[in-house]
Amino acid sequence: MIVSHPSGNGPVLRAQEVDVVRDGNHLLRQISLTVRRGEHWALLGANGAGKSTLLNLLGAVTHPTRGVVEVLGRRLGRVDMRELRSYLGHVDPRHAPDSPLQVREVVLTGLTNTIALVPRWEPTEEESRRADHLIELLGMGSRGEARWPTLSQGERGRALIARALMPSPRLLLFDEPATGLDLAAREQLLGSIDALRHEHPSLATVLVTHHLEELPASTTHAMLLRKGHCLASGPVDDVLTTDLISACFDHPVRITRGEGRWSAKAATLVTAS
Ligand SMILES: Nc1ncnc2c1ncn2[C@@H]1O[C@H](COP(=O)(O)OP(=O)(O)OP(=O)(O)O)[C@@H](O)[C@H]1O
Repeated sequence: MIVSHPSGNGPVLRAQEVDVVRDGNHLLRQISLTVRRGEHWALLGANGAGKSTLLNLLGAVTHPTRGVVEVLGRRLGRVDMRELRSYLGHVDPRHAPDSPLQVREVVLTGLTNTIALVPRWEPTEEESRRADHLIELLGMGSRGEARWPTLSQGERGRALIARALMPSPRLLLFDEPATGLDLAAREQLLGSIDALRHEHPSLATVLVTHHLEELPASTTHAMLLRKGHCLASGPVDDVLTTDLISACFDHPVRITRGEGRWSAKAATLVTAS
């Protein structure tokens, strides 16, 4: 399949002074963000802070009310959103095929951007080899023939990442990929995300989560959202600090980073005796 990918130069994503207003409510106010090749952003914030609203803009799902959003160099409002979406990978653990496909088949539907196999469509040999490679990369090598209903939630999440990678996107968006996973499944998933970032050094990613423990060690940048505003944005070690995270979640926490990963614990309150 030959596709004309949007321009490879310039930022992968650019949002400039973006507002989103729905039913008179400001869901996002004056948000600006630039994501470049090889950068891995975390979008963090409490429930209702506006993370999914922002991810939907970056994924060319919705338009801003005001401001400019450019995805892969193309400005929303001036391009076919459906076509633009076919150039990026959007991993949402709530997505599911509508029939009991095998893992390999689910991964191949990433090429047709459909929830089922397209009748009479056949992958080329190269596409089949790529699907097998991605299944292996995501640690699912022994599960290629397994059917969707028999997969654990963690396996489904990793199959969906392999699916999103099929068209070789330059941008991958993750919407709370570790939600509902047990400890082992979460660690496998985060390890897989680190591995794919290592194998594709020019890939850019944006990952939404509420939990610092769910951030891969390969995260390079972060944006903190609070009530639709950007509280902080930049290199990860400047943003994931005790003071900023406490302000973001309206709760005193202490942030530590060990072996590349982050954790947050309630800060001990010092009371006057
Ligand atoms: N179409 C809409 N009309 C009005 N309000 C909306 C609409 N969509 C979302 N909201 C509200 O906008 C706010 C931001 O929602 P959003 O889903 O972006 O937050 P979030 O940070 O992703 O939250 P969560 O972590 O709970 O998923 C919420 O208060 C939500 O109820």
